[in-house]
Amino acid sequence: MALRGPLSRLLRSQLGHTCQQSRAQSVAVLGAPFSRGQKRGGVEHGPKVIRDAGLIDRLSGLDYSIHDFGDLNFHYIEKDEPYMDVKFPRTVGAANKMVSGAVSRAVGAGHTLVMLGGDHSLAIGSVAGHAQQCPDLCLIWVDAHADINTPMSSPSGNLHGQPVAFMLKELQDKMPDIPGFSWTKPFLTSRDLVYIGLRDIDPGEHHILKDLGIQYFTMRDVDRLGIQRVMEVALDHLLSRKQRPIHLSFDVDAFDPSLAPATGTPVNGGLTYREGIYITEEIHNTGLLSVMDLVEVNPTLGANPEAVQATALLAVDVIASSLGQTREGARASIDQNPSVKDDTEQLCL
Ligand SMILES: NC(=[NH2+])NCCC[C@H](N)C(=O)O
Repeated sequence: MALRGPLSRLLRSQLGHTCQQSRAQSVAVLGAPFSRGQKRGGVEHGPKVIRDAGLIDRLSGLDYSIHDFGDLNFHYIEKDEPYMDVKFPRTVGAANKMVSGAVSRAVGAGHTLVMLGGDHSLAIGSVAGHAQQCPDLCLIWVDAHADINTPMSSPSGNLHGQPVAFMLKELQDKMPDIPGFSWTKPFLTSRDLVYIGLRDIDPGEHHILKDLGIQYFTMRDVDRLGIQRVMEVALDHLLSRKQRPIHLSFDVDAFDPSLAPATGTPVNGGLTYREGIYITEEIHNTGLLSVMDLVEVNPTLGANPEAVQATALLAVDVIASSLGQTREGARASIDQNPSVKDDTEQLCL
């Protein structure tokens, strides 16, 4: 069983992992306003609505020094013809190259990094940049979708459904040379990755997941096992052999659409609020979170301003709890409050 919580943090500080050492005190926030990994406009406004929902204030309350790096400035390449069926390959490739450089520099400078998307194609650059600094990282992908289509298996041609295929060494011979992506080579093995929350897997993706023996937890698995057991198995799978940096790539569509309606590819039957937050609390408790992405908040797709605000606030909650915000204090005082305990006992009778 992997070590977690204060003990793992103590061990880690004693072992002095270079990728993590000075990380705990400093959090950097990087906006990536980008939408060409899919066809719906609006997801490029994700960083703004997440900031407007109070992200920086919330993180400042958590005892870090916060460095807001602002937003990257992406260029949309003209006449970016599809390659095979892949849409906007050069634009997505160039944006991810820029993300990769920025993430690598931030991690190299000792920050824990939060990347605000933008669509999920941006994880190609985010995880690649992280891997440049921390080649032994592991990846936790929380999402309704596996995003592991190759250009051949993709039903849509959208690159936000394909980022993981760019990362995996085992898929290298299935990936054509897509224009815009010559800067990156696969850097992860299928053992370094766990999915949580899946419920919309394309046939080609299912084949890849099974073929490579990737550890994944669908929503049905969450139903059967409970989120506590899912996290135990997931973290054990990634960390039992060695403690190493975690990259969390969190797509807001992992949540049920009733909680996160403002997103481009919602799928019914998603995570509850507590299930999603429990995932992030457990990741925080490892002491190993190094980079996280929060992607696919699209303010133009909410039915009304309240729906957009709810989705953005949820994104803030996910980020804050990944970085240690907790309601434990409130719970501890309930546990210690004898009158509450008495009530509970009476209710049991
Ligand atoms: N990051 C996302 N929202 N991905 C949705 C992907 C949908 C579909 N599987 C596709 O490949 O097009």
